[in-house]
Amino acid sequence: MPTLPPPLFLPLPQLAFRLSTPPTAIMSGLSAKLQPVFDSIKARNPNEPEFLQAAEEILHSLGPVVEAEGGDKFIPVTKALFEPERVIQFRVAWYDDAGELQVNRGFRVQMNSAIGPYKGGLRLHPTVNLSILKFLATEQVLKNAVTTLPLGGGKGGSDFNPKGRSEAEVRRFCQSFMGALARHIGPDTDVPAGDIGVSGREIGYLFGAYKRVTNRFEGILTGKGPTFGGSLIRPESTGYGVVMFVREMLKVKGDTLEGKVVVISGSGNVAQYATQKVNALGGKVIALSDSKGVLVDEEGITDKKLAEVMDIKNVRRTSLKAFTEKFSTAKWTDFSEQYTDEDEKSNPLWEIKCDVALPCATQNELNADGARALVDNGVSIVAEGANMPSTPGAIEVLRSAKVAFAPGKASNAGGVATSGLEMSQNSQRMAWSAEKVEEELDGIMTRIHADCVETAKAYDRAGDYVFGANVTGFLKVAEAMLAQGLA
Ligand SMILES: NC(=O)C1=CN([C@@H]2O[C@H](COP(=O)(O)OP(=O)(O)OC[C@H]3O[C@@H](n4cnc5c(N)ncnc54)[C@H](O)[C@@H]3O)[C@@H](O)[C@H]2O)C=CC1
Ligand SMILES: O=C(O)CCC(=O)C(=O)O
Repeated sequence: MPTLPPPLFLPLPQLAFRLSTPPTAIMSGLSAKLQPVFDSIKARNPNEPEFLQAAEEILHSLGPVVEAEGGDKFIPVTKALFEPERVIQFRVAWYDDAGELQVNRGFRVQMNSAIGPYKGGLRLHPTVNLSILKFLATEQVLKNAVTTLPLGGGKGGSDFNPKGRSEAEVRRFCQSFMGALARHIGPDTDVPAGDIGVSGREIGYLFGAYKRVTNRFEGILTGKGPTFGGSLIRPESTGYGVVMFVREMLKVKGDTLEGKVVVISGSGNVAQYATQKVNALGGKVIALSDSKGVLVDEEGITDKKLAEVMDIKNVRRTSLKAFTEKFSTAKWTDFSEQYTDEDEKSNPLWEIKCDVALPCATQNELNADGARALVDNGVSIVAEGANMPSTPGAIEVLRSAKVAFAPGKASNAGGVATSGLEMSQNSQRMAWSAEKVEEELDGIMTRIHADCVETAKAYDRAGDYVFGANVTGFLKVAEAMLAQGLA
């Protein structure tokens, strides 16, 4: 068995002690004690819809916590939790291949350091703005807490679009970005990593730039190459972790992944390694997607076919449509829109009949209609590989239909957990074997699942993984914030 950190912050008897008053229903409105908190968050952040969506979902779960005996002490915590400790915004100026100056906007949201240094990825995508980064940073705070590792939460990135940019342009952008960010991070202060648009290539350029600026070789980024301090299994860990979490969800139902049909959105880092792990556990992935369309292969995306997906996405960096040139078993359908909203249409991907659906692309990609299509086709598990890919409407549909639903802050926590393991290896100046890291990751995902289940049960919310993850993460962060005096 893997060696794991000591059990979670709150033994269950303490959770049960708080249950002297009955819990309120979460989706029927916020607790009266938390409504003013949310009103004030809304008033201060009027143009940040994604951030407000994440905050409201978390506050919904906290009703029973603040209403239980002694729960009033958590109200000030909820007031502080949604205000970042620090937001850094900076100019990223760089020269393109034509010698033209390009100017992007860079950000780092240092959200919460109550339980450890800020930790969370960097996203490079034209849609990046403060609303998106604050929602991601907020999710990260609770996610990092449920891993049981000592990691605070943060997120950053830029509105730079890497698509269509040359290798040299990406490198110059990364050097300029880190030139501005370097003074704000450090191995015990803030340790960024990858997210959408940031893979091992960008992390390498960022690491090189940090060294040049500071003259220090230290663990200020995770997801590094294995020759300069990166942990084995970090690239695989988010996707593997999602599937390990699904394995635990199926165990609760007395079932396994053997023979299950799986649909996965996206075809980037998380989607690729989720596919690999589904294959390893005997399931069959029949669909993937990207921002251009949907790829369906009813015969399954085997490891051999996955190698082609990886080549298309990680080496050739083009649309998944190219897959059909090599495999005639596959069909491609172009998208006409982006499907990242609670709009009327749903992404056609969710109309494909499956047992397990894993949204692994981006926020709000699964809406209520999409969830209804999944339910009508008999889906039994939906687990988020992406951050907040399901809209509130989708979650409500899945909850009403009693579909087991895992929120990203639990099911995709394997990535940041393995980043935590990379930090440990860097501090020890050691490199662990792939087997050891994967064993630790497996143990952590199993523990996160068990903690979510136990917390939900303790509050009479058995089977509600959203509640379990939010409350587990919140209580750990809240106890630390209170102990440190809040202000
Ligand atoms: N990389 C990591 O370790 C972790 C990533 N995540 C989350 O997982 C999600 C995916 O991240 P990565 O795989 O790392 O990024 P990536 O950049 O490797 O891949 C992103 C994928 O999403 C697709 N995509 C983007 N926008 C889309 C849209 N509008 N419609 C359909 N597809 C779209 C892209 O085509 C690509 O296949 C993000 O939500 C990220 O925040 C969560 C935990 C850890
Ligand atoms: O590994 C990390 O630090 C970042 C992972 C991340 O960005 C996420 O969990 O969303």
